[in-house]
Amino acid sequence: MEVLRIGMAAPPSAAAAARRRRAFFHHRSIGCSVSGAFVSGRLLSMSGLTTRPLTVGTRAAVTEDSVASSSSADGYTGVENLVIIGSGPAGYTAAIYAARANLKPLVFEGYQMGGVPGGQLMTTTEVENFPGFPDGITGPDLMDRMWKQAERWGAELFQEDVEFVDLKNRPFTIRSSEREVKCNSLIVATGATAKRLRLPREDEFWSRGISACAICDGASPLFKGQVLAVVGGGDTATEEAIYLTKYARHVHLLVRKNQLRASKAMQDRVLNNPNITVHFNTEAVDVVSNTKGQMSGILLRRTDNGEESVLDVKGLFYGIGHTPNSQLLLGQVDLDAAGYITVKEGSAKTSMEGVFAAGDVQDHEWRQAVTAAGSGCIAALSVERYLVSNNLLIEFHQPVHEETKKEISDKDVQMGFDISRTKHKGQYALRKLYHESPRLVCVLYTSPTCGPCRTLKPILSKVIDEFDENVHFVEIDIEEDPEIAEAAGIMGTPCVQFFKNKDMLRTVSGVKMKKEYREFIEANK
Ligand SMILES: Cc1cc2nc3c(=O)[nH]c(=O)nc-3n(C[C@H](O)[C@H](O)[C@H](O)COP(=O)(O)OP(=O)(O)OC[C@H]3O[C@@H](n4cnc5c(N)ncnc54)[C@H](O)[C@@H]3O)c2cc1C
Repeated sequence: MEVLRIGMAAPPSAAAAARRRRAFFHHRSIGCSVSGAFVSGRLLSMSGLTTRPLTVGTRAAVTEDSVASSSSADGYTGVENLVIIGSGPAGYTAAIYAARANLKPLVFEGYQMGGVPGGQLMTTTEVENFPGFPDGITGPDLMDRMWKQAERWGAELFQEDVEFVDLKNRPFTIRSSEREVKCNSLIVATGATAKRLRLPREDEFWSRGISACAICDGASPLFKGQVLAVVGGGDTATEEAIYLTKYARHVHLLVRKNQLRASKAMQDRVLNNPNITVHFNTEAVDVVSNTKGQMSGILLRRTDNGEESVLDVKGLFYGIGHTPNSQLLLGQVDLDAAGYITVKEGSAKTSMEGVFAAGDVQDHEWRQAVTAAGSGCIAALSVERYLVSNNLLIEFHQPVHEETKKEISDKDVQMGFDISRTKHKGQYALRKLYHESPRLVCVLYTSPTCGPCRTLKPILSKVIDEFDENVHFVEIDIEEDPEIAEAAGIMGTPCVQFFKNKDMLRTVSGVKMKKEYREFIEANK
């Protein structure tokens, strides 16, 4: 258990502020990286396609703790029309189309296995080429909008990883970390995951110097003002290198080949940036550390002559491409040699009837948000045709519900601190709670451009609601409150710390399973 001291701020003066900065936390050793009723009751209206009378029935909402496969006495068969796995542009677009077609799709958004809910764009800043946004939009904002649109039209969404699928027996079985469902059709939109280098000391320095997400971790005190390196020669690596120049003193780009693979525009931006040095024919061999065990450099090897040298850097970012998230389907649908799902040309159809694929998991060539979204649309329309032609479709009509969501706003901060409230924001609240709260205090460190932070916030918020008066929650934006983040040793976001009676009990980096936070709070409340 680690003792941290958070000093209460006296009247704000420069000296007091400096004192306060020193006194927030003394030492630490933390690393972090990265419903309702549905009625079906009319004939299908798709012209030219087989129709059948539909059962009129209500179905209980699939709750987080229930299994969706139960039959109901009033007609619902317990078999979903459609399950969608994945919540990138492909999965959400498929969900929007299928929901609008009254299929009531059930979406497993994922959690950790193949990236965060919202997919790869949650790890980027500006998306400037998605149609409809002439001024650009951040990746997380774009994905938030897609998610809202899918939800608005009645898709049921679960932030859970699918762990098993049985496509050999019909209806198909889909099992996630928390439930099992049966379905008549499936869209796989699981995208792709960032590759790792597997350096000998990679695990030791993962989140303590090595990161796969510059956008998430670049602003952290560990990397700010430091010399950093990025590995890779494609668009991801060049984008990461350029992004890191916002925070780093200098960035080295390590490229195995003698040229960059990135688009011409990105090459120009990198090669003309005085804050980036490109090292061609160079590969990272391992991490080098100093006597304090901190990362101090990288052992490099020339790929042309084998010469080795050490480059002094405090951080290493991976930008080396992706692996398709198709492991679930191994042996059940056809994959190509690289693991991409093979689809019949110009369609979303896989080798298994009723199973469709969309987005990067089936596309090694274009890999763009808009192409992923387009293929999600094709997949959803194909599913509708498939269900109708096989006489399997049950239509759901859902009343539109407007949910009021409790958000922490800046107003909460300005309106003054109230210890009786459970949720707070900002360093003032953290200091007050640290000193005065008898409850367990859960601190979430976020940064504005961090996509995974947006994933974690509602998850943690729900868990906090379960314990309400036994816990306090504080959100700290590390860009707004850099000094407290530095004092707490926050190296990347999202990061969660738990305090009780001025003791720091635990640090949890990244996005973890809901039950991990729940169990810890239960044991320490
Ligand atoms: C840094 C970066 C910047 C980019 N910038 C742009 C850009 O500016 N413009 C552009 O057009 N494209 C951009 N791209 C590419 C774009 O992000 C991808 O092409 C697009 O996100 C692919 O969408 P997708 O839906 O196929 O998959 P992804 O976005 O990869 O989403 C896959 C989803 O599947 C989920 N998943 C995986 N496994 C499981 C499982 N077992 N159970 C449940 N869920 C699972 C994941 O959680 C995730 O939600 C960028 C990519 C990166 C990495």
